[in-house]
Amino acid sequence: MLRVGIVGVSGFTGLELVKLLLHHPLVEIDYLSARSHVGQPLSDIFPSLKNICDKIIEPIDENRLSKLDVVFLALPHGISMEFVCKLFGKVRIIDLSADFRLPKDLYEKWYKPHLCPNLIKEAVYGLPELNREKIKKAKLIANPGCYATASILAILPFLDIVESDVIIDAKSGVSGAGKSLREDLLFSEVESSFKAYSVAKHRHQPEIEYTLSLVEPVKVTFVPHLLPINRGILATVYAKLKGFFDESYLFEKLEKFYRNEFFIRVSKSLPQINNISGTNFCDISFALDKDNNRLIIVSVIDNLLKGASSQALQNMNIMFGLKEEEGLKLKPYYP
Ligand SMILES: NC(=O)C1=CN([C@@H]2O[C@H](COP(=O)(O)OP(=O)(O)OC[C@H]3O[C@@H](n4cnc5c(N)ncnc54)[C@H](OP(=O)(O)O)[C@@H]3O)[C@@H](O)[C@H]2O)C=CC1
Ligand SMILES: CC(=O)N[C@@H](CCC(=O)OP(=O)(O)O)C(=O)O
Repeated sequence: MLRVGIVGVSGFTGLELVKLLLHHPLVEIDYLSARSHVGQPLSDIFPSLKNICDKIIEPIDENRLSKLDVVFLALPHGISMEFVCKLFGKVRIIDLSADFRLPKDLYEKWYKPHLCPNLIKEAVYGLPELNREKIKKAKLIANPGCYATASILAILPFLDIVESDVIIDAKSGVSGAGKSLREDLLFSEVESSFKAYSVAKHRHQPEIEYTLSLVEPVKVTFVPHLLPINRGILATVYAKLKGFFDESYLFEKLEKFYRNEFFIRVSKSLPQINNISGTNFCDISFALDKDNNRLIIVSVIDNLLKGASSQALQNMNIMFGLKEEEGLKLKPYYP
């Protein structure tokens, strides 16, 4: 049994991790910690877990963490790295924050000064469909951002045949913003509304551009939107084709690229969020705008799962040589 710990268990992704790990047959949840609610059972914060997980929340203790097999850090960016700096090499770490996803210069341009830039090169960007071999040996996983996961998976199969100027129009449910209180995320602000935010200045633009450019140089314009739903992301990617290709060639290319990927479902009909809510699936399809020779790819994921916690678990399975789908054969919430 793998002895697992979670730091930041009081947050949204922390809760999702607990729910997933409770059903993983090869895992023992050894340690749940948070800054708040210390000494209380987890079910005090999340009453849905009463009689399911009443484990006591402990203070965050590096000694305790270093004795585990693997630690999930479900903390805000800028905070996670404080723990990684101290724990690296003592325990395998899966960091859900952005702290190790970018090289130092780019990180410091978009976030803040890095506390242990020497460890950035040790981190593997935890997108299994791109980096599976590196993940197997990693001591530190930088779990990808939610928008970045949906966007990268959509465009990756076509990178070699599109112009290096890609537009991504993405929409997320409100849980993408985490649990902390914000006026703009009040029900009365979000319900019955829809808006773009952080236009052309969102932190996932450099993450997407940097990750894709390691495969093929590309410039990305990224516009996120806030959907009045709880969870789910839909990303629409617009890319001009370099030559003329018909739909059947493009579909075959997409299908071939993901043929061996259980969690990527390719289809001819455009994907929608209700089909993937509650799962680790990413559904992808496309349309060809023949008049403009533009490829329009659409992908959907659950931001809290394939966009965060279940992808983190997928990474854990790969790191420890377990079956990649172990604990992740989740049924969608909706019919
Ligand atoms: N929500 C999403 O869809 C996604 C989130 N992520 C990333 O995952 C990470 C966690 O996100 P999420 O669960 O949504 O966030 P939440 O805001 O829901 O939870 C954050 C957690 O971090 C803890 N925390 C906050 N500040 C500190 C601190 N200074 N020291 C110690 N603990 C602290 C909180 O504890 P307490 O309650 O005790 O203050 C809480 O447990 C973030 O980096 C986020 O960007 C990545 C992909 C998708
Ligand atoms: C709706 C919403 O607010 N979403 C978040 C996405 C956060 C996330 O996935 O990611 P990081 O781990 O990169 O912070 C946002 O736009 O900041």
